Amino acid sequence: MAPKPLVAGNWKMNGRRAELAELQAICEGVSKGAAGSAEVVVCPPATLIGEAVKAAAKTVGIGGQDCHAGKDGAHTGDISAEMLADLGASYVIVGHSERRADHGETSEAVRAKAEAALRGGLKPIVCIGETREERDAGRTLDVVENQLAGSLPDGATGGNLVIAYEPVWAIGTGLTPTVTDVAEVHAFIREALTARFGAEGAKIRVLYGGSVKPANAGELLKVANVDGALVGGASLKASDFLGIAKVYA
Ligand SMILES: O=C[C@H](O)COP(=O)(O)O
Repeated sequence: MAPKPLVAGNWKMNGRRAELAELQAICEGVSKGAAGSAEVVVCPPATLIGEAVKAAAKTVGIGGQDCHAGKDGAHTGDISAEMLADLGASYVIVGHSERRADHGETSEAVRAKAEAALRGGLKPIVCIGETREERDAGRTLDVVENQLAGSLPDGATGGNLVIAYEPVWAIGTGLTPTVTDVAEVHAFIREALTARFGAEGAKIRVLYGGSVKPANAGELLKVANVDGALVGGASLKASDFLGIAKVYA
C-alpha cells in the first residue's frame, strides 16, 4: 500500500505574526477537504511555531526548519528538538541544502540532527539533492546515495522518517527536473531505503521539492515513488499551497 501523502510547506526565513492569517486559511481549506487524503504540515520560522501550533489546532501539523543535535546546553542561538516538541511541533526539516550551504552542515551533522529529532519525539524530514554541477557531471545518483548513507538515522520507520529529494538547482528557480528524471531518482531512493530498512523502507515517504507550484504539481506528484511535496515559495500563499495539495483531493 502506498504511504499516506504528505504536503509540507517550508516558509524559510519568511513570516511575521500577520502571516498566521495565511496559515489560518490553509487550515480552513484543509478542514474543508482541500488536501483530500494528504497530510499537511507547515514549517514556519521558529519565532512563529508556538502561535502556529495554536492557530492550526491540529488541522495541519507544524514543524521546525532545523534543530541542534543536543538537548540543552551552551549553544547560543540554537534550538533543540525537545524545545520544538515542547511547543507542539511534530516535524522538523533537517539538512536542507540552504543549511548545508550556508552553515556548512555535513551529512554527519545532519544525521546527528535527525537522531536528535527522533529522540525528541519529532519526525525528521531529511533533505538531499544534487547541485547543477553535480547533475551536469552525471553524479546525481552518487550524490544522493552518499547523502542518504551519511544523513539517515538508524532504526527509521515509515512512521518516523520522511525524505525530501530537492535538486538544489530547482529550488526557488522555477526550474524542475523532467518527470523521467524525478522518477529515476525517486526509484533509486526507494531502493536504497528498502535495502537499509527492509519493509519499512517501502513505507517511508519520499517528497519531491524544488519549484513545486499549482501548475506543475499534478504531473510531479503523480510520479511513482513521489509521496508528496516539500514546498517553499508557494507555501507562503494559502491559495497556492492548497492548489498544490488539491492534487490529492
Ligand atoms: O524546502 C523547500 C524547497 O527548498 C523548495 O523551495 P521552492 O518551492 O521555493 O523552490
